[in-house]
Amino acid sequence: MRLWRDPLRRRWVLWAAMGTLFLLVNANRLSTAVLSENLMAAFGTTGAQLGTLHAVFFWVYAVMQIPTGLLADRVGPRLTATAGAVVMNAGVIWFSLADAYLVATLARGLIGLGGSVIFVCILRFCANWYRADEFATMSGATFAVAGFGGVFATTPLALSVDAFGWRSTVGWLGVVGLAMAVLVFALVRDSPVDAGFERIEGVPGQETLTTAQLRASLSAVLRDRWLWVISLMLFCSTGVNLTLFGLWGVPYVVQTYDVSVTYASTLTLLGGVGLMVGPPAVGWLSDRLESRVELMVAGSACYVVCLGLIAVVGDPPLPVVGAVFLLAGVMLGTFVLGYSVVKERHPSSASGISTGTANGAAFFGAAILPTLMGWVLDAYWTGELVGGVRVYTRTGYRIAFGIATVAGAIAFCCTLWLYRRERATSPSEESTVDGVTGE
Ligand SMILES: N[C@@H](Cc1c[nH]cn1)C(=O)NCC(=O)O
Repeated sequence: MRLWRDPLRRRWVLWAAMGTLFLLVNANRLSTAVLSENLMAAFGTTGAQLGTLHAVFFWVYAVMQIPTGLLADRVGPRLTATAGAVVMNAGVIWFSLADAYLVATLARGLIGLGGSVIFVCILRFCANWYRADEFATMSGATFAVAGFGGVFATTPLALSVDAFGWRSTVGWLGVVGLAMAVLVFALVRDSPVDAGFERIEGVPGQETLTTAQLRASLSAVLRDRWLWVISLMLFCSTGVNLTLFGLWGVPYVVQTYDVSVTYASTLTLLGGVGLMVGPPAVGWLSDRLESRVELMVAGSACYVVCLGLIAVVGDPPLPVVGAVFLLAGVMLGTFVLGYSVVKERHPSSASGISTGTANGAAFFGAAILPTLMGWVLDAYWTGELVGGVRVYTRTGYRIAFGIATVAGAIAFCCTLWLYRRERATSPSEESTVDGVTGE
């Protein structure tokens, strides 16, 4: 079978197998929106407790990103991703059986712990199997998988919960995930050489780093100012998007326009569609044009205008809100190029550490911004309750979108800083950090 014998084809099969695990990570992390009423009923939680149950995934996920990068570079993506998938899906099954809030919270933490390694392992796998000028396309395609997972966590999940109940649905997701972990272990190899092929032309050789080299790489990554600026940019952009599509987007639409939750979730679903289209398209374009930072500047400017529109107007026509959600997903594709930039600034054999560090910052944003916006909404709450649910004010939502706009503006300033630095740096210095040339 050519698909299996040709390394240029086999890598797609392996990427798809790992991608399925990532789809499940995304389905699980965003499932709390659809499951919220079931969880509140099952564990008798308040809104704040539900928020904690949701956020514990992101805190564990964020903290784990640097260790994940070290593991991906040292142990390799195959073993790290397999172990992560086993832990995550054991957590999913445990969550489906939980009989108390504390147990459910611990189980969700376990889901975050296992799930946290998958994305960086896929990027590490791509660094081993794809050329540097294919990396932005592949990281964009991996983000698109996240979009599929996000879409799965909306209407399809809701239909399944209606038909089979939330515990059976979640439990079966865990069983499927465990089967995928076995498949990834059986199929995936860390590099073409490990799979019995020659090195793929143009893909740098991947030595395994010693502990001293790991420490030196981590220290070089943490001293790289570009890495910190890109991390701040990802903190803001990923934080805003996951807050919008994972938590506050639906209540904003429901309460501002007096529409049903199902209707509102189709609008946030547009954000997932944007994520499926934008990152792979922008990544492909960036690899073709050999341009990263220029696209980031243009995309982030558009992102700020979109968010600012809702902050200023408050209740623009619903199709405009849908377009803003779609564009916020599409424009995330330009921020994703930050992963390619950090990878290119450090040796390929340390790409897990560099991309993992940036991804950690992105998920601290996803853990902190929902709470920040929640505080603002609570501060402007008038005490109105409908069916036990807090109804927030238009001013509260406008200020929350104002925070999102400021976060977008900070991300835009980061891209301007990168642009100016790139202009000011000669090409030979550009790809060098501490004298180590990135491939
Ligand atoms: N797709 C992003 C997360 C995101 C942002 N907006 C909606 N989803 C992603 O995949 N980030 C990397 C990761 O580790 O999950």
